[in-house]
Amino acid sequence: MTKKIVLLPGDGVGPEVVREARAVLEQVGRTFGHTFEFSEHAIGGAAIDSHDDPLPKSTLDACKAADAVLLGAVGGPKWDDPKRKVRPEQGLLGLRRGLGLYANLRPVRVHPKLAAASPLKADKVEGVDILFVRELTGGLYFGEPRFREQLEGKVRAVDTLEYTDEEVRRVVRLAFRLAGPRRKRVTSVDKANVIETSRLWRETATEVHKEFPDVALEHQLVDSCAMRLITAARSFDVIVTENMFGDILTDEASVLAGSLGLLPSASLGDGTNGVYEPIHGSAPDIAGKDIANPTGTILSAAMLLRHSLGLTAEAEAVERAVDDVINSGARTADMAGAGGESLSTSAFGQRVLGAIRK
Ligand SMILES: NC(=O)C1=CN([C@@H]2O[C@H](COP(=O)(O)OP(=O)(O)OC[C@H]3O[C@@H](n4cnc5c(N)ncnc54)[C@H](O)[C@@H]3O)[C@@H](O)[C@H]2O)C=CC1
Ligand SMILES: CC(C)CC(=O)C(=O)O
Ligand SMILES: [Mg+2]
Repeated sequence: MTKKIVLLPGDGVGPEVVREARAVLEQVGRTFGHTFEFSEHAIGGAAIDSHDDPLPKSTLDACKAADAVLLGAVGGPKWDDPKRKVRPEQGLLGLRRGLGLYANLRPVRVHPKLAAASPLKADKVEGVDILFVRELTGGLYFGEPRFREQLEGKVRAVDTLEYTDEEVRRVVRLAFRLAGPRRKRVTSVDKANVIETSRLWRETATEVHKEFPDVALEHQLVDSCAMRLITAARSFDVIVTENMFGDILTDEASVLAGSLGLLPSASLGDGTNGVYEPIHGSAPDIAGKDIANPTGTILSAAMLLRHSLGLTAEAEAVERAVDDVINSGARTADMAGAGGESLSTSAFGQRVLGAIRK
Protein backbone atom coordinates (compact mmCIF):
# COMPACT_ATOMS: atom_id res chain seq x y z
CA MET A 1 0.00 0.00 0.00
CA THR A 2 1.20 3.52 -0.78
CA LYS A 3 2.29 5.47 2.29
CA LYS A 4 2.03 9.25 2.26
CA ILE A 5 5.04 11.07 3.70
CA VAL A 6 4.98 14.85 4.02
CA LEU A 7 8.38 16.56 3.84
CA LEU A 8 8.84 19.90 5.61
CA PRO A 9 12.40 20.99 4.78
CA GLY A 10 12.08 24.41 6.47
CA ASP A 11 15.07 26.72 6.80
CA GLY A 12 18.87 26.79 6.92
CA VAL A 13 20.33 23.28 6.74
CA GLY A 14 16.79 21.80 6.88
CA PRO A 15 16.47 21.32 3.08
CA GLU A 16 20.01 19.87 2.85
CA VAL A 17 19.47 17.17 5.47
CA VAL A 18 15.90 16.34 4.43
CA ARG A 19 17.10 15.79 0.85
CA GLU A 20 19.48 13.06 2.06
CA ALA A 21 16.88 11.41 4.30
CA ARG A 22 14.37 11.37 1.44
CA ALA A 23 16.90 9.69 -0.84
CA VAL A 24 17.48 7.04 1.85
CA LEU A 25 13.72 6.45 2.19
CA GLU A 26 13.44 6.10 -1.60
CA GLN A 27 16.21 3.52 -1.51
CA VAL A 28 14.37 1.65 1.27
CA GLY A 29 11.27 1.68 -0.95
CA ARG A 30 13.21 0.20 -3.90
CA THR A 31 14.99 -2.39 -1.74
CA PHE A 32 11.94 -3.61 0.16
CA GLY A 33 9.27 -3.06 -2.51
CA HIS A 34 7.27 -0.23 -0.91
CA THR A 35 5.79 2.85 -2.53
CA PHE A 36 6.26 6.05 -0.59
CA GLU A 37 4.44 9.10 -1.93
CA PHE A 38 6.26 12.30 -0.97
CA SER A 39 4.85 15.80 -0.94
CA GLU A 40 6.75 18.88 0.13
CA HIS A 41 5.21 21.79 2.06
CA ALA A 42 6.32 25.10 3.52
CA ILE A 43 6.95 25.74 7.22
CA GLY A 44 8.87 28.23 9.33
CA GLY A 45 10.71 31.15 7.77
CA ALA A 46 10.26 29.76 4.25
CA ALA A 47 6.49 29.74 4.85
CA ILE A 48 6.54 33.28 6.23
CA ASP A 49 8.21 34.30 2.97
CA SER A 50 5.85 32.36 0.70
CA HIS A 51 2.54 32.45 2.65
CA ASP A 52 3.01 35.15 5.29
CA ASP A 53 2.33 32.40 7.82
CA PRO A 54 4.85 30.02 9.53
CA LEU A 55 2.28 27.21 9.43
CA PRO A 56 -0.04 27.64 6.41
CA LYS A 57 -3.33 25.78 6.65
CA SER A 58 -2.39 23.80 3.53
CA THR A 59 0.71 22.51 5.37
CA LEU A 60 -1.15 21.50 8.53
CA ASP A 61 -3.93 19.85 6.47
CA ALA A 62 -1.37 17.86 4.45
CA CYS A 63 0.36 16.74 7.67
CA LYS A 64 -2.96 15.64 9.18
CA ALA A 65 -3.76 13.60 6.07
CA ALA A 66 -0.30 11.98 5.90
CA ASP A 67 0.96 8.73 7.38
CA ALA A 68 4.02 10.57 8.69
CA VAL A 69 5.92 13.85 8.49
CA LEU A 70 9.68 14.37 8.13
CA LEU A 71 10.90 17.83 9.11
CA GLY A 72 14.26 19.57 8.77
CA ALA A 73 14.46 22.68 10.94
CA VAL A 74 13.03 26.18 11.16
CA GLY A 75 14.37 29.63 11.98
CA GLY A 76 17.30 31.85 11.16
CA PRO A 77 18.66 35.39 11.36
CA LYS A 78 16.45 36.62 8.50
CA TRP A 79 13.37 36.26 10.74
CA ASP A 80 15.01 36.98 14.09
CA ASP A 81 13.99 40.60 14.69
CA PRO A 82 12.49 40.45 18.23
CA LYS A 83 9.86 43.00 17.20
CA ARG A 84 8.42 40.61 14.59
CA LYS A 85 4.93 39.43 15.46
CA VAL A 86 5.35 36.16 13.58
CA ARG A 87 8.36 33.88 14.03
CA PRO A 88 9.37 30.66 12.21
CA GLU A 89 9.43 28.70 15.50
CA GLN A 90 5.67 29.32 15.92
CA GLY A 91 5.17 27.11 12.85
CA LEU A 92 6.86 24.17 14.54
CA LEU A 93 5.08 24.68 17.85
CA GLY A 94 1.75 25.00 16.01
CA LEU A 95 2.42 21.79 14.10
CA ARG A 96 3.20 19.84 17.30
CA ARG A 97 0.06 21.19 18.97
CA GLY A 98 -2.07 20.83 15.83
CA LEU A 99 -1.22 17.13 15.53
CA GLY A 100 -1.45 16.46 19.28
CA LEU A 101 2.15 15.25 19.47
CA TYR A 102 2.74 15.41 23.21
CA ALA A 103 5.80 13.17 23.45
CA ASN A 104 9.18 13.75 21.85
CA LEU A 105 11.44 10.68 21.90
CA ARG A 106 15.13 11.57 21.67
CA PRO A 107 17.44 8.56 21.83
CA VAL A 108 21.07 9.33 22.67
CA ARG A 109 23.51 6.53 21.90
CA VAL A 110 27.24 6.80 21.61
CA HIS A 111 28.59 5.01 18.57
CA PRO A 112 31.81 3.25 19.69
CA LYS A 113 33.72 4.69 16.71
CA LEU A 114 32.62 8.23 17.59
CA ALA A 115 33.52 8.36 21.28
CA ALA A 116 36.57 10.44 20.31
CA ALA A 117 34.34 13.00 18.56
CA SER A 118 33.10 14.06 21.98
CA PRO A 119 35.15 16.64 23.87
CA LEU A 120 34.48 14.52 26.98
CA LYS A 121 36.82 11.72 28.04
CA ALA A 122 36.05 8.41 26.32
CA ASP A 123 35.39 6.65 29.66
CA LYS A 124 32.55 9.12 30.34
CA VAL A 125 30.78 8.55 27.03
CA GLU A 126 31.39 4.95 26.00
CA GLY A 127 28.32 2.74 26.33
CA VAL A 128 25.87 5.61 26.88
CA ASP A 129 22.33 4.67 25.81
CA ILE A 130 19.64 7.06 27.03
CA LEU A 131 16.09 7.55 25.81
CA PHE A 132 14.77 11.02 26.56
CA VAL A 133 10.99 11.37 26.61
CA ARG A 134 10.32 15.08 26.47
CA GLU A 135 6.83 16.53 27.00
CA LEU A 136 6.15 18.52 23.82
CA THR A 137 2.87 20.43 23.84
CA GLY A 138 2.74 22.02 27.28
CA GLY A 139 4.87 24.07 29.62
CA LEU A 140 6.51 27.41 29.01
CA TYR A 141 6.52 27.18 25.21
CA PHE A 142 2.72 27.14 25.14
CA GLY A 143 1.44 28.69 28.39
CA GLU A 144 -0.83 31.73 28.28
CA PRO A 145 -0.75 34.59 29.02
CA ARG A 146 2.49 35.71 27.45
CA PHE A 147 3.09 39.38 26.81
CA ARG A 148 5.24 42.42 27.26
CA GLU A 149 4.16 45.66 28.88
CA GLN A 150 5.45 48.97 30.14
CA LEU A 151 5.12 49.05 33.90
CA GLU A 152 6.23 51.92 36.09
CA GLY A 153 8.90 52.98 33.61
CA LYS A 154 10.16 49.42 33.15
CA VAL A 155 9.56 46.84 30.46
CA ARG A 156 7.96 43.71 31.90
CA ALA A 157 7.73 40.38 30.04
CA VAL A 158 5.58 37.45 31.13
CA ASP A 159 5.52 33.77 30.12
CA THR A 160 3.36 31.15 31.79
CA LEU A 161 4.47 27.73 32.98
CA GLU A 162 1.44 25.51 33.25
CA TYR A 163 0.78 21.74 33.35
CA THR A 164 -2.28 19.66 34.13
CA ASP A 165 -1.95 16.28 35.83
CA GLU A 166 -3.37 14.66 32.68
CA GLU A 167 -0.65 16.20 30.49
CA VAL A 168 1.98 14.85 32.87
CA ARG A 169 0.33 11.44 33.25
CA ARG A 170 0.19 10.57 29.54
CA VAL A 171 3.83 11.35 28.83
CA VAL A 172 5.14 9.72 32.01
CA ARG A 173 3.06 6.62 31.27
CA LEU A 174 4.68 6.41 27.83
CA ALA A 175 8.12 6.70 29.45
CA PHE A 176 7.35 3.75 31.76
CA ARG A 177 6.08 1.70 28.82
CA LEU A 178 9.23 2.42 26.82
CA ALA A 179 11.45 1.55 29.79
CA GLY A 180 9.91 -1.94 30.05
CA PRO A 181 11.85 -3.53 27.16
CA ARG A 182 14.98 -1.50 28.04
CA ARG A 183 16.81 -1.45 31.40
CA LYS A 184 13.60 -0.76 33.36
CA ARG A 185 14.71 2.48 34.92
CA VAL A 186 12.96 5.86 34.64
CA THR A 187 14.46 9.11 35.88
CA SER A 188 11.83 11.82 36.16
CA VAL A 189 13.45 15.24 36.02
CA ASP A 190 11.92 18.34 37.57
CA LYS A 191 12.63 21.37 39.74
CA ALA A 192 10.24 20.38 42.52
CA ASN A 193 12.25 22.22 45.17
CA VAL A 194 11.14 25.51 43.62
CA ILE A 195 8.37 25.21 41.00
CA GLU A 196 4.72 24.27 41.60
CA THR A 197 4.28 22.59 38.20
CA SER A 198 7.29 20.43 39.08
CA ARG A 199 5.71 19.38 42.36
CA LEU A 200 2.63 18.31 40.39
CA TRP A 201 4.93 16.55 37.91
CA ARG A 202 6.70 14.60 40.70
CA GLU A 203 3.44 13.65 42.46
CA THR A 204 1.90 12.46 39.19
CA ALA A 205 4.99 10.46 38.16
CA THR A 206 4.95 8.73 41.57
CA GLU A 207 1.27 7.87 41.12
CA VAL A 208 1.75 6.53 37.55
CA HIS A 209 4.68 4.43 38.79
CA LYS A 210 2.17 2.21 40.69
CA GLU A 211 0.99 0.90 37.27
CA PHE A 212 4.56 -0.24 36.45
CA PRO A 213 5.91 -2.07 39.52
CA ASP A 214 8.68 -3.80 37.55
CA VAL A 215 10.21 -0.47 36.44
CA ALA A 216 12.29 1.56 38.89
CA LEU A 217 11.52 5.26 39.29
CA GLU A 218 13.87 7.92 40.62
CA HIS A 219 13.32 11.66 40.76
CA GLN A 220 16.09 14.10 40.03
CA LEU A 221 16.31 17.88 40.06
CA VAL A 222 17.13 19.33 36.66
CA ASP A 223 20.27 21.18 37.71
CA SER A 224 21.99 18.14 39.17
CA CYS A 225 20.70 16.06 36.23
CA ALA A 226 22.59 18.41 33.89
CA MET A 227 25.74 17.67 35.87
CA ARG A 228 25.14 13.89 36.07
CA LEU A 229 24.74 13.79 32.27
CA ILE A 230 28.38 14.78 32.00
CA THR A 231 29.78 12.83 34.96
CA ALA A 232 27.75 9.58 34.92
CA ALA A 233 25.60 9.41 31.77
CA ARG A 234 25.72 5.61 31.68
CA SER A 235 23.64 5.55 34.87
CA PHE A 236 20.56 6.77 32.93
CA ASP A 237 18.12 4.60 31.00
CA VAL A 238 14.90 6.57 30.27
CA ILE A 239 14.67 10.23 31.26
CA VAL A 240 11.22 11.84 31.24
CA THR A 241 10.83 15.55 31.69
CA GLU A 242 8.89 18.68 30.79
CA ASN A 243 9.18 20.57 27.52
CA MET A 244 11.91 23.13 28.16
CA PHE A 245 14.06 20.98 30.45
CA GLY A 246 13.98 18.26 27.78
CA ASP A 247 14.89 20.71 25.05
CA ILE A 248 17.95 21.90 26.95
CA LEU A 249 19.12 18.58 28.40
CA THR A 250 19.04 16.85 25.02
CA ASP A 251 21.24 19.46 23.33
CA GLU A 252 23.61 18.94 26.27
CA ALA A 253 23.40 15.16 25.81
CA SER A 254 24.36 15.49 22.14
CA VAL A 255 27.86 16.35 23.35
CA LEU A 256 28.10 12.77 24.68
CA ALA A 257 27.27 11.40 21.21
CA GLY A 258 29.85 13.65 19.58
CA SER A 259 27.69 16.09 17.62
CA LEU A 260 24.26 17.70 17.68
CA GLY A 261 23.95 16.65 14.03
CA LEU A 262 23.80 12.97 15.00
CA LEU A 263 20.64 12.92 17.08
CA PRO A 264 17.17 12.01 15.74
CA SER A 265 13.74 12.41 17.29
CA ALA A 266 10.15 11.25 16.96
CA SER A 267 7.23 13.42 18.06
CA LEU A 268 4.27 11.19 18.83
CA GLY A 269 0.70 11.42 20.04
CA ASP A 270 -2.01 8.82 20.52
CA GLY A 271 -2.33 7.80 16.85
CA THR A 272 0.30 6.44 14.49
CA ASN A 273 1.01 9.74 12.72
CA GLY A 274 4.12 11.53 13.91
CA VAL A 275 6.65 14.23 13.07
CA TYR A 276 10.25 13.05 12.73
CA GLU A 277 13.05 15.56 12.94
CA PRO A 278 16.67 15.91 13.98
CA ILE A 279 17.02 17.60 17.37
CA HIS A 280 19.20 20.38 15.97
CA GLY A 281 18.06 23.72 14.58
CA SER A 282 18.60 25.38 11.22
CA ALA A 283 22.36 25.88 11.86
CA PRO A 284 22.61 29.17 9.93
CA ASP A 285 26.38 29.25 10.50
CA ILE A 286 26.88 26.25 8.18
CA ALA A 287 23.78 26.43 5.94
CA GLY A 288 24.24 26.29 2.16
CA LYS A 289 27.75 24.81 2.40
CA ASP A 290 26.90 21.10 2.00
CA ILE A 291 28.72 20.31 5.26
CA ALA A 292 25.83 19.65 7.69
CA ASN A 293 25.60 16.18 9.20
CA PRO A 294 22.49 14.45 7.80
CA THR A 295 22.70 11.52 10.28
CA GLY A 296 20.14 12.91 12.75
CA THR A 297 17.61 13.32 9.96
CA ILE A 298 18.37 9.94 8.38
CA LEU A 299 17.94 8.25 11.78
CA SER A 300 14.71 10.23 12.23
CA ALA A 301 13.54 8.65 8.96
CA ALA A 302 14.33 5.25 10.53
CA MET A 303 12.14 6.18 13.51
CA LEU A 304 9.41 7.18 11.02
CA LEU A 305 9.58 3.75 9.40
CA ARG A 306 9.34 2.03 12.79
CA HIS A 307 6.76 4.12 14.62
CA SER A 308 4.43 5.47 11.93
CA LEU A 309 4.71 2.86 9.17
CA GLY A 310 5.30 -0.25 11.32
CA LEU A 311 8.28 -1.21 9.10
CA THR A 312 10.71 -2.58 11.68
CA ALA A 313 13.07 -4.47 9.33
CA GLU A 314 13.28 -1.39 7.11
CA ALA A 315 14.06 0.86 10.11
CA GLU A 316 16.78 -1.55 11.20
CA ALA A 317 18.22 -1.57 7.66
CA VAL A 318 18.62 2.22 7.81
CA GLU A 319 20.18 2.10 11.29
CA ARG A 320 22.55 -0.66 10.18
CA ALA A 321 23.51 1.33 7.08
CA VAL A 322 24.38 4.37 9.22
CA ASP A 323 26.40 2.14 11.56
CA ASP A 324 28.25 0.52 8.65
CA VAL A 325 29.10 3.87 7.08
CA ILE A 326 30.43 5.23 10.40
CA ASN A 327 32.35 1.98 10.99
CA SER A 328 33.92 2.40 7.54
CA GLY A 329 35.42 5.71 8.68
CA ALA A 330 33.09 8.10 6.82
CA ARG A 331 32.46 11.37 8.69
CA THR A 332 31.07 14.84 8.18
CA ALA A 333 33.06 17.84 9.42
CA ASP A 334 31.38 17.91 12.87
CA MET A 335 32.60 14.34 13.56
CA ALA A 336 36.20 15.16 12.57
CA GLY A 337 37.41 14.68 16.16
CA ALA A 338 36.95 10.93 15.63
CA GLY A 339 39.30 10.86 12.61
CA GLY A 340 38.32 9.18 9.35
CA GLU A 341 37.36 10.61 5.98
CA SER A 342 35.53 13.94 5.97
CA LEU A 343 32.65 14.00 3.47
CA SER A 344 30.08 16.55 2.37
CA THR A 345 26.43 16.22 3.41
CA SER A 346 25.47 14.75 0.05
CA ALA A 347 28.46 12.38 -0.19
CA PHE A 348 27.76 11.06 3.31
CA GLY A 349 24.08 10.61 2.44
CA GLN A 350 25.04 8.70 -0.72
CA ARG A 351 27.25 6.36 1.33
CA VAL A 352 24.31 5.56 3.64
CA LEU A 353 22.01 5.04 0.67
CA GLY A 354 24.55 2.67 -0.86
CA ALA A 355 24.75 0.65 2.37
CA ILE A 356 21.01 -0.14 2.60
CA ARG A 357 20.57 -3.94 2.48
CA LYS A 358 17.53 -6.12 2.94
N1 LIG B 1 13.60 22.03 15.58
C1 LIG B 1 13.94 23.20 15.08
O1 LIG B 1 13.53 23.55 13.99
C2 LIG B 1 14.84 24.06 15.85
C3 LIG B 1 15.11 25.30 15.38
N2 LIG B 1 16.01 26.10 16.02
C4 LIG B 1 16.31 27.39 15.38
O2 LIG B 1 17.54 27.26 14.66
C5 LIG B 1 18.20 28.52 14.62
C6 LIG B 1 19.64 28.37 15.03
O3 LIG B 1 19.69 28.01 16.40
P1 LIG B 1 21.03 27.58 17.15
O4 LIG B 1 20.88 27.95 18.57
O5 LIG B 1 22.20 28.06 16.39
O6 LIG B 1 21.01 25.97 17.15
P2 LIG B 1 21.38 24.94 16.00
O7 LIG B 1 20.95 23.62 16.51
O8 LIG B 1 20.85 25.36 14.69
O9 LIG B 1 22.99 24.99 15.92
C7 LIG B 1 23.82 24.84 17.06
C8 LIG B 1 25.24 24.44 16.61
O10 LIG B 1 25.22 23.09 16.13
C9 LIG B 1 25.66 23.01 14.81
N3 LIG B 1 24.80 22.06 14.08
C10 LIG B 1 23.47 21.99 14.11
N4 LIG B 1 23.02 21.04 13.28
C11 LIG B 1 24.09 20.49 12.70
C12 LIG B 1 24.29 19.46 11.74
N5 LIG B 1 23.25 18.80 11.19
N6 LIG B 1 25.55 19.16 11.36
C13 LIG B 1 26.60 19.79 11.89
N7 LIG B 1 26.49 20.78 12.81
C14 LIG B 1 25.25 21.12 13.21
C15 LIG B 1 25.50 24.41 14.23
O11 LIG B 1 26.39 24.62 13.16
C16 LIG B 1 25.77 25.28 15.46
O12 LIG B 1 27.15 25.45 15.62
C17 LIG B 1 17.38 29.46 15.51
O13 LIG B 1 16.59 30.24 14.67
C18 LIG B 1 16.53 28.52 16.35
O14 LIG B 1 15.30 29.07 16.76
C19 LIG B 1 16.71 25.67 17.12
C20 LIG B 1 16.47 24.42 17.62
C21 LIG B 1 15.48 23.53 17.07
C1 LIG C 1 10.41 25.44 18.93
C2 LIG C 1 11.79 24.86 18.79
C3 LIG C 1 12.71 25.82 18.13
C4 LIG C 1 12.27 24.37 20.13
C5 LIG C 1 13.50 23.51 20.08
O1 LIG C 1 14.62 23.95 20.21
C6 LIG C 1 13.36 22.08 19.88
O2 LIG C 1 12.26 21.55 19.81
O3 LIG C 1 14.41 21.40 19.84
MG1 LIG D 1 16.04 22.44 20.82
